[in-house]
Amino acid sequence: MAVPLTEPAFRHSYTSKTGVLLINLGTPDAPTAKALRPYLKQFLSDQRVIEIPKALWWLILNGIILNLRPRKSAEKYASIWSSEGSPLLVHTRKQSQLLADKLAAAGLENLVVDFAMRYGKPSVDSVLRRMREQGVERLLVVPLYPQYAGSSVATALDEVFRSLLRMRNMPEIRTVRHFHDFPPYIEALARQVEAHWQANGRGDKLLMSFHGVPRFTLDKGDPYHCECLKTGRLLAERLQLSKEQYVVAFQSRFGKAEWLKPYTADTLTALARAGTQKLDVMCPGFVGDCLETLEEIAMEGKEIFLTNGGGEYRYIPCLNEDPNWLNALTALVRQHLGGWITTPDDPVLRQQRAQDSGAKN
Ligand SMILES: C=CC1=C(C)c2cc3[nH]c(cc4nc(cc5[nH]c(cc1n2)c(C)c5CCC(=O)O)C(CCC(=O)O)=C4C)c(C)c3C=C
Ligand SMILES: [Fe+2]
Ligand SMILES: [Fe+2]
Repeated sequence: MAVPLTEPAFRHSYTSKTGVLLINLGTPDAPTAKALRPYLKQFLSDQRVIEIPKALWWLILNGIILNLRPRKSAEKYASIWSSEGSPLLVHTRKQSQLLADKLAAAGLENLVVDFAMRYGKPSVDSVLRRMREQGVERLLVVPLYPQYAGSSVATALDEVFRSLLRMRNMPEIRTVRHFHDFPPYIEALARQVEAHWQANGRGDKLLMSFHGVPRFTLDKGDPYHCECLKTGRLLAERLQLSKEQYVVAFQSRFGKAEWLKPYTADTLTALARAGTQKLDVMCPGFVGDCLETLEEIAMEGKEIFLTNGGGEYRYIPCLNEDPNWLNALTALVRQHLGGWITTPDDPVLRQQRAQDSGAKN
């Protein structure tokens, strides 16, 4: 099928600009069933997320899920919504602004930094078009997920490519695939844990809870499980934790199929029953707090742990606007921009200027 080309609103500029586009998952517009319905419909109609035959899933989604889940999920969102809005949107917006400030402070010129959401608003297509209007000719896309999964990173990139598919005059493009073992990211996580220990004392154990995915995706070759385990191992090594002092588990199971194990809820129950007195809990796979960390882990997880006889439950917030994380994100972006963008004191430019002035003399 031919894809109709829509004319790009591209303003030619003699100083070509480079864009950095952060992409996160997205969130409903409001914590209401009415706002949850279109958000969940878009999210759960994504075949990278739900990999069962389309016709069967259409019946289940429209017949059951979209009738029941919006109300239940809206209640959960209402419990974490802030005066500024949904935490996921609030943190992503702030991260984007802080990254722009840091890149500008580092002297990188002609850069446009923006963010978009895979589901909901602002859409990837609308932000990409705006960036083209601003004269962006080269684009670096950074999905805000440290670990690669088909259902997170790949679908975010699909959405970028879908938008480019309809542009007559498309930008040059680079993508970040993952940063699960990027040393500055591991360092930022470690310092977040150390700051928590400094303020509250060390726990008996550190639980690292990652978002789950269906088990069959691992069997089919999705590297997500391995990348989560690697992040966990690198963080534990940096914190000098023995295998007995930390545990990796997977949360947010959706549907009846088997997901990655161990499940966070089962792990919390087992740790509580085993008499764990002080449990530290973090979610290294989310760079900003959101429904899955604030409601499912900080609230529901705590209840599971306490009702099964556990002692103190200490949730460690995500990286959010932490300066070490912003340094890591800036370093990640700079590494991927390599060669695309220069500062006035770039050695190659300096040499060029020297040659030019030599030629004039
Ligand atoms: C960290 C990466 C994520 C992966 C991988 C992921 C896979 C995945 N998710 C669902 C279903 C739902 N996830 C929901 C919320 C949600 N998921 C992530 C991240 C990943 N999901 C985030 C950051 C959030 C929070 C969004 C927010 O607004 O704060 C939801 C919506 C809420 C609900 O109704 O429970 C669903 C549904 C599947 C099926 C899946 C992999 C197959
Ligand atoms: Fe999810
Ligand atoms: Fe959840």
